[in-house]
Amino acid sequence: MLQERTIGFIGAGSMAEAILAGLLRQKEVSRKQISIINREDQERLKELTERYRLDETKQRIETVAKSDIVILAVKPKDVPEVLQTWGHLFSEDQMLLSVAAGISTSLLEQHVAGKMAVIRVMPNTSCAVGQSATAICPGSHVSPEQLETARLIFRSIGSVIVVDESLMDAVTGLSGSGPAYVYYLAESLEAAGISAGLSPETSRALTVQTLLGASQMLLKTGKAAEELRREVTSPGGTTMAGLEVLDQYQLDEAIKKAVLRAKARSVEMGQQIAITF
Ligand SMILES: NC(=O)C1=CN([C@@H]2O[C@H](COP(=O)(O)OP(=O)(O)OC[C@H]3O[C@@H](n4cnc5c(N)ncnc54)[C@H](O)[C@@H]3O)[C@@H](O)[C@H]2O)C=CC1
Ligand SMILES: O=C(O)[C@@H]1CCC=N1
Repeated sequence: MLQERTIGFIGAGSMAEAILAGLLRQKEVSRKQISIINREDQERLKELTERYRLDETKQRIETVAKSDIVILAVKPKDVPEVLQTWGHLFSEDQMLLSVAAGISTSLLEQHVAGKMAVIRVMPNTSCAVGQSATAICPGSHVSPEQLETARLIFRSIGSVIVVDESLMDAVTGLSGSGPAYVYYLAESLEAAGISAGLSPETSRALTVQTLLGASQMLLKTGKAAEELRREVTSPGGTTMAGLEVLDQYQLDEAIKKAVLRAKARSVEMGQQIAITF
């Protein structure tokens, strides 16, 4: 289905690149279907053009805005300017997929043509390696076929769930921001390994494989995280000693607060943008 569609990216930042890289890597679309623009940073656009061998002649807003599928990948604060400047170029036979955190479909719908289909998407940067955990929610004018197209795009770069829009801020706090929490953990583990006497290379290699192995165990065994944790923890052993320290520092509470704060920030960002729109 995607083979026939053109895809235009507005914004050439890290999220656009992650999606683009994933789509091309999965061979879901070919380079000639893609167009992309960026604002002032033309060096960045040049870099992506060269890296993904994109067609330079298509890097015009007129081409991007007329794509069958427009992916809005600018920072939330830049969404009003984009839609106020270019929204009039869209038409009802296109779809707008917005990855902007916090921005509701109803707000987007107010600034695009007629009953254009708008879908809010929350992927994460792991889409660059085909492993995004993406949630999507349809706006008011999305047909089942259009939702399926959006699902297909993001399915090619990881897993996709369709959720009610009321859950999108929670998704943003958990899986949108989530890779950063895991990298934070990885940084901490690597540094800890070095403190324990390992070389940086050895510490990194063991950290990466430990995270990968644990994720695969969660995925492939289907067991609850708690059960898997118990299997590692021998009574009176090393793991128990380590976990007792994490409990002393209330790591579980810190993680819960982080996710809830990120969720609240998504709500705040949406409210701030709604005021300026
Ligand atoms: N980075 C992440 O992990 C995730 C980001 N998001 C969302 O993706 C969106 C983009 O985030 P990033 O890629 O991290 O930001 P970024 O700052 O790396 O990229 C945004 C790009 O948009 C360009 N831009 C700004 N205004 C523009 C305009 N008027 N016309 C054309 N281009 C314009 C900027 O020059 C910049 O290159 C944000 O709304 C964010 O909430 C969603 C999920 C995960
Ligand atoms: O930090 C942010 O605002 C974006 C949204 C989710 C991940 N990164």
